[in-house]
Amino acid sequence: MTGDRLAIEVSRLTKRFGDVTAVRDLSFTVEPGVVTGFLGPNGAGKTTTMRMVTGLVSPTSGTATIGGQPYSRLARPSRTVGAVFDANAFHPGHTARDHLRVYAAMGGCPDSRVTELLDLLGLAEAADRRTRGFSTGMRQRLSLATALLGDPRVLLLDEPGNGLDPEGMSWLRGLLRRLADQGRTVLVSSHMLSEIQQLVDDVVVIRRGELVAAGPWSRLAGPPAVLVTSPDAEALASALTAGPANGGAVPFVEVVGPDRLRVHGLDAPGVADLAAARRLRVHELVTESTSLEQLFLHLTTDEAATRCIS
Ligand SMILES: Nc1ncnc2c1ncn2[C@@H]1O[C@H](COP(=O)(O)OP(=O)(O)OP(=O)(O)O)[C@@H](O)[C@H]1O
Repeated sequence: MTGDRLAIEVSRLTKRFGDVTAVRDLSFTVEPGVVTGFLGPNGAGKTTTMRMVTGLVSPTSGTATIGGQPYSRLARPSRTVGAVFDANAFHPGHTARDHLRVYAAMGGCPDSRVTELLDLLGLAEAADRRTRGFSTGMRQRLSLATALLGDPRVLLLDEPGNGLDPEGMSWLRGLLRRLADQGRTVLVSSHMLSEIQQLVDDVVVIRRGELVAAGPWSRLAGPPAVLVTSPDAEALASALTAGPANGGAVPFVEVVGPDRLRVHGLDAPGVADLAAARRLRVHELVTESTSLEQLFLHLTTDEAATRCIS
């Protein structure tokens, strides 16, 4: 770890644009030293929240602080926070190096930092090409380089994976991991769920401006579930939820079809043993780990598509 460790604290944050409440009474913490994913469907309020954290939008009520201070009171904001909201904010006639030099001069960074970042972001070969010819991936890299100029302890990145190919995503994962390992606070918004799953340690999930879930991804995802196919599904569901066979907690059972159950809280051998003890037939047992996509759909859909028994 190097330098300060600065958490982002969002507390009871609300933003209304006329009749639209973009963010409603939202509270969460983003810890340093980990990569946090900020997830939500389109229009959920992610960008508005990140803009409030960086002082670009003023809240209707509530607070957002970085290391205990609102953005407007930070002594050296560009050295503390780096943010990317638009990966197209370049003058098309400028080269990547020109672009970074302009921002370096504004932030009081030496030219050597520009060269360092062009190398770090894999842009050394494209450094003297005009940005009008840049691919989406190159634009993402140049935006990230701009955000990193002041060597900030806190990074807020709005959809940094947009337009990156698998190799670009793998590179982004490595970069964000290194930045977090240096004790930086890294908040990354996305709707690219399958990709962000590989990227993040913690998640904050919002829907319609409100918090749905927050915490370490491993805790939210929970232990694997077991998908059971059985012609005796109904009897098996009753047996599973009648009481713990082994003195443990009562499993939670979802009925996902006439002959299919998803069992949470009991592993595959436990389900098989119980079925055998009750002479119930089991045709298939599949252990499935919860993907972030399933969790996200579950958390952001009004009504679960399945009937639940507990
Ligand atoms: N300046 C504005 N004026 C009016 N409404 C706005 C403004 N900015 C955002 N909104 C509205 O606030 C809501 C939240 O928008 P926001 O861009 O924060 O969501 P988001 O989660 O970032 O969405 P996306 O994933 O589509 O980028 C939307 O209904 C949007 O139309």
